[in-house]
Amino acid sequence: SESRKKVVVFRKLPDDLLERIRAQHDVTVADPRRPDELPRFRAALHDAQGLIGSSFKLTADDLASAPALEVVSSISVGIDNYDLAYLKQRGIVLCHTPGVLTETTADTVFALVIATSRRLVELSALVREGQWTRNIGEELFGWDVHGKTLGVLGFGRIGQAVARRAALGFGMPVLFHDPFDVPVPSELAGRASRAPFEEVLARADIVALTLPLAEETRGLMDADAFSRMKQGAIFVNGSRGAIVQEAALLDALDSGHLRAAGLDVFAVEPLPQDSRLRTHPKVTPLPHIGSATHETRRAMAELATDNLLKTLAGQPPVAAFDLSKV
Ligand SMILES: O=C(O)C(=O)[C@@H](O)[C@H](O)[C@H](O)CO
Repeated sequence: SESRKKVVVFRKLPDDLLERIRAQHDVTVADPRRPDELPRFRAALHDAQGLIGSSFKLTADDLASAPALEVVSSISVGIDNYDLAYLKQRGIVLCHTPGVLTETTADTVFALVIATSRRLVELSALVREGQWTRNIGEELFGWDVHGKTLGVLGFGRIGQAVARRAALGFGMPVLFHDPFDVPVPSELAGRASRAPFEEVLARADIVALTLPLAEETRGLMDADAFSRMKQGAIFVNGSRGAIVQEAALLDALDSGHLRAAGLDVFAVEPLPQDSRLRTHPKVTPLPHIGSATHETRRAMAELATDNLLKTLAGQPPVAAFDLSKV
């Protein structure tokens, strides 16, 4: 019937959600990250009205080759893979999955704070490799997390959830910086205080990055920013790699100015084999698992499917990204 539209699924969806879409629309499943599927993806764009997926940079050229496109439904909260200005100009709706991944991603960020400070990955590897032959000496001691001052850069949903874990669970004073005038949630009153970017860097023992990637934040963590951090501070990135100038981070680790870094995201993902961040003894790397739990990826796929089907039916989606600010 004429209400059946053309949909391209460019990231694996649970079968039952794929069936839900297939029940209403004509579906092409093609993952453009796979060289053998890229041509089929590109061909399907030509008459696509809806796209649903993630982890692929959709350029203006890609979108221009989809003249009938009405909606892009991203299975992510981050929208840095999409050309916002072009989407806005074409009047294409961009949907994403905020909220459903907040607590899981905050767990990941805080897990990195603890794993990096207590050197969990390194010391667990030591046991695995049969190197635990005597009591651990102070050269392998970690550093306390409880009571330390946490600096949170980006006080949105995920930043606030990290601050809650720190302040309410670990007795950590929290300093935060956010470009927007975000109110302090009542449960963090007196425990989390706003401060200028430079002051958060200068006063925090541990700095956690939970800012979205945008033109204003790309490369924000440069040599100057790292030099402003406390001697022996720890840096954790749970948002996007491109916010960090990785060469400057490596210099700050090599010089000993920074004690350690916990990284779930990188400028290039998957992390290239020859990246020094992969093997650096002071780095705890993770493969972008911020939201990677069964429960949360299911919730993200469900929300993205709802967003797609509602928009294609001419109804307001649950979570559209506000392009009016672009
Ligand atoms: O939601 C985001 O912005 C994320 O970074 C993760 O939750 C996604 O899994 C990732 O984007 C998928 O590529």
